Amino acid sequence: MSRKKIALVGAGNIGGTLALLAGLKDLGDIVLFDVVDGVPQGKALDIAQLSTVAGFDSKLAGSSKYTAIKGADVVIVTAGVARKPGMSRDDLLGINIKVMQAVGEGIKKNCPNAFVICITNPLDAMVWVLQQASGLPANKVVGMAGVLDSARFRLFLAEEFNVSVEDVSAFVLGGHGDTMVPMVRYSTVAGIPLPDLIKMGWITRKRLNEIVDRTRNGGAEIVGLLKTGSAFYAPAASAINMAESYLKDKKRVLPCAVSLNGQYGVRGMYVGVPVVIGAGGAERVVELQLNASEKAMLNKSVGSVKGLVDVCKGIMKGTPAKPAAAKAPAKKAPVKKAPAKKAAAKAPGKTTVKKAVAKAAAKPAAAVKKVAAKAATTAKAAVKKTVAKKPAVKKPAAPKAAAKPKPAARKAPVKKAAAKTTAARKAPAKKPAAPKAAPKAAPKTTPKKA
Ligand SMILES: NC(=O)C1=CN([C@@H]2O[C@H](COP(=O)(O)OP(=O)(O)OC[C@H]3O[C@@H](n4cnc5c(N)ncnc54)[C@H](O)[C@@H]3O)[C@@H](O)[C@H]2O)C=CC1
Ligand SMILES: O=C([O-])CC(=O)C(=O)O
Repeated sequence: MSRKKIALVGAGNIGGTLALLAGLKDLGDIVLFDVVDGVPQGKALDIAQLSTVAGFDSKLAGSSKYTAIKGADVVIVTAGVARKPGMSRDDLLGINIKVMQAVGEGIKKNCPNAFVICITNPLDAMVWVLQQASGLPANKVVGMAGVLDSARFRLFLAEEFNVSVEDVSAFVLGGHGDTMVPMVRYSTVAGIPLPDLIKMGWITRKRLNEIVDRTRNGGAEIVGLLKTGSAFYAPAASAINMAESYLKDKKRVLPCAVSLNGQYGVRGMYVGVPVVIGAGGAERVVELQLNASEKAMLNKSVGSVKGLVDVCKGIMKGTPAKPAAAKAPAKKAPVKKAPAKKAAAKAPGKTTVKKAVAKAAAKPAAAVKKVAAKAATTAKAAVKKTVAKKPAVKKPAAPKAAAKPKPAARKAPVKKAAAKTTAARKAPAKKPAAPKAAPKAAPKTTPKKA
């Protein structure tokens, strides 16, 4: 029996962690793909060297050519950009939609039988674009968010009750944004539902509401702390759970973004719901009986996802849509003090794409409407030329220091390619090349608490 092949599209923070976890679990052979040449190769080599210490036999490879993902059984997509303080996930749409279209094409050509897990944000809209662009059956393309959001909810509850995380189970439904719906009635400690625990005096309703809010803002809380990007360990572990359930046909019931076909009153859109993940992909949606308030919360969340999907449809048709969700601005990750802004403006990885992303945030992108406007100009003006086409990311220009190595460096048996890798890490352009019309300033947003 041949080993399974796992392709990781995007070799950034989550991509690298995915490779490590997939290796440690010996899920199969792993290929990292990224448009920044050198990074996937470097991470693959590093983890391959770790395999001898950790004791696993996965083969690792890195590439910036799509042919490397040929025949993959599972593809996990993290390609694109992540948010920084002052941005909402929705601000990423204009850049990441182009990335999803390019990645979808790559998957269609090279591994049309794969099970695809999308992680790129804004998740529910991006997984929809990826499915459309790849042309894969909807049951073979899913989004990761619910496992992560539920994991956060479980952790906060376990800490509150001072019990093992193993004995806390929790579900979060809906889109991966601030309107997500942590399902209090279906969340339990050792099988005891949270409403019963309120009656038993373990927790007050007020305190539980605070935990629900913290869960909804779980991503923003980490962005506010990291300042340079978003969470990556827990997101990677969550996607690995999904991949493992598919590869081993475990049939785990996991909250994932799946394409609904009438369930929960939704059709043709990706929304987070519990689903059985097995060898058939997303095999069966679990349709919970919701009460009136849960239904209202889910409908609100579905409305926000629909607004973003409409924006995507407009961009894909070349006619940016008037989004339905314009009145529900997505919350932004908190900006703490000035240094956060400076970091965004001066970060060594600052590239034209980052400028484009910053531009999205610089405008008061409080409403999806503005995301649409920005996305349309960005997409047409430049990203189309760069991200969507073959060198979706320009190879980073080697800084002078790398071009003229110091004598000590010259002595080292460093191959050209290795020098490139080093350059790639140091170069100011790690991300896809992007529009010249970049913003002058870092995001002008009102600081908000997570
Ligand atoms: N769904 C969820 O629950 C979560 C989603 N995310 C999202 O995941 C995405 C990735 O996050 P990180 O790994 O932290 O970001 P990162 O910036 O560390 O890595 C992204 C990688 O994508 C690469 N890339 C850009 N354009 C590409 C293209 N056209 N083809 C292939 N690779 C390309 C970049 O070179 C970079 O290495 C972000 O959009 C982030 O918002 C992050 C956490 C949780
Ligand atoms: O918050 C972000 O930008 C990343 C993300 O989706 C999460 O950690 O939940």
